[in-house]
Amino acid sequence: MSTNNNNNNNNNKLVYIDDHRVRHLLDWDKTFKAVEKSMESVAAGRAFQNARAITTIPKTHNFLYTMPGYLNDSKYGALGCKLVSHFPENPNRAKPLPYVLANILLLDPETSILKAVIAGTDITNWRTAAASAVATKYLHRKENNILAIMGAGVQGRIHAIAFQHFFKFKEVRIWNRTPERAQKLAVELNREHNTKNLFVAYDKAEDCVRNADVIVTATTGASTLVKCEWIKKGAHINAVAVNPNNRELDDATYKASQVYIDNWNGARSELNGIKELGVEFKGQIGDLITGAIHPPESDAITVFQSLGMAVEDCAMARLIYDLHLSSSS
Ligand SMILES: NC(=O)C1=CN([C@@H]2O[C@H](COP(=O)(O)OP(=O)(O)OC[C@H]3O[C@@H](n4cnc5c(N)ncnc54)[C@H](O)[C@@H]3O)[C@@H](O)[C@H]2O)C=CC1
Ligand SMILES: O=C(O)C1=NCCCC1
Repeated sequence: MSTNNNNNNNNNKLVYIDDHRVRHLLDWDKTFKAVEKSMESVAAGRAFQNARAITTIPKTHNFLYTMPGYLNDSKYGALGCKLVSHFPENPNRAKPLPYVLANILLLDPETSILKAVIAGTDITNWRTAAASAVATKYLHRKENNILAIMGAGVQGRIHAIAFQHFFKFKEVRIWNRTPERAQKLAVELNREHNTKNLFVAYDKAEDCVRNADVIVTATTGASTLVKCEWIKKGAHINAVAVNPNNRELDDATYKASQVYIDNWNGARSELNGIKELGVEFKGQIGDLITGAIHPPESDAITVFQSLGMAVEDCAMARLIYDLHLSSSS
């Protein structure tokens, strides 16, 4: 990139950074900072993105999201576009593929020349969990004893890992519609973390949610998973699923909570179902970071309704591109 980039890469050389290389370069603390900066930039007027375009493929009803954005920042600044698909049948194929697959195009912000094509699936997973962690940092400034994760898929797994890295919960509960899958994930995570009972599978959604300090909902279904009467006073919920028919939280939860978003353009386009309940969004997470809005009262139930932002992907693409060049030259 010509903007504040000290590497000596040939300016016109197109780089491809594959999944394997991206995975090698990803780092939780760097991801957190890139996502926090992009959220702050949205609130400060240094990030530019429209609501994403959603192309529906007839018959299958699969989606392709097109997510262009521009972030004006000395360290994370980038012009880019993510192409990300939503193919619900992918995990059920004979040779399973992820439900969400992504690639990111990174352009030179001064000339628009294509600089890199970057495998974006892991970036999407990591930055989504990091966005929930940033929201939790600003909305839940209290004890983090119990984390409840609803959904043992890709997002459930990566949230469990990220939240343990950042917050060190005493118990991480996992619920899944098929209990065996929650059980399997808990066993794997305990093995990976060298722990015995830190990650615990729960068969009943209610038992998983009751008394939890922080809750993450990350399924692909359209059924209500969390009821308001189960939620502890002062708890924080990261609602990660993006699905127009999504009802992971019941209506009473939205009505009883202070609900925050990542960006207004996306919310106006994709969150009308929540607005129709009469819920007014309190603001963007970036507004809490800049201090434009005040944090909620400590006994309020808070919801971060995550959509995912193009400028998070731009910041991450710039980070990975710079790390790639600096460690391969
Ligand atoms: N906010 C954001 O930035 C992003 C959001 N997402 C969203 O995260 C969600 C999860 O995605 P992945 O983990 O990649 O999918 P996945 O396919 O890996 O996992 C989905 C999970 O949902 C469960 N599930 C399916 N139908 C269900 C139902 N009716 N009731 C309860 N559970 C059900 C499955 O058992 C599975 O554990 C999706 O809605 C996706 O759109 C994904 C990427 C970014
Ligand atoms: O922000 C993203 O990336 C995604 N959001 C919704 C679902 C697919 C990926």
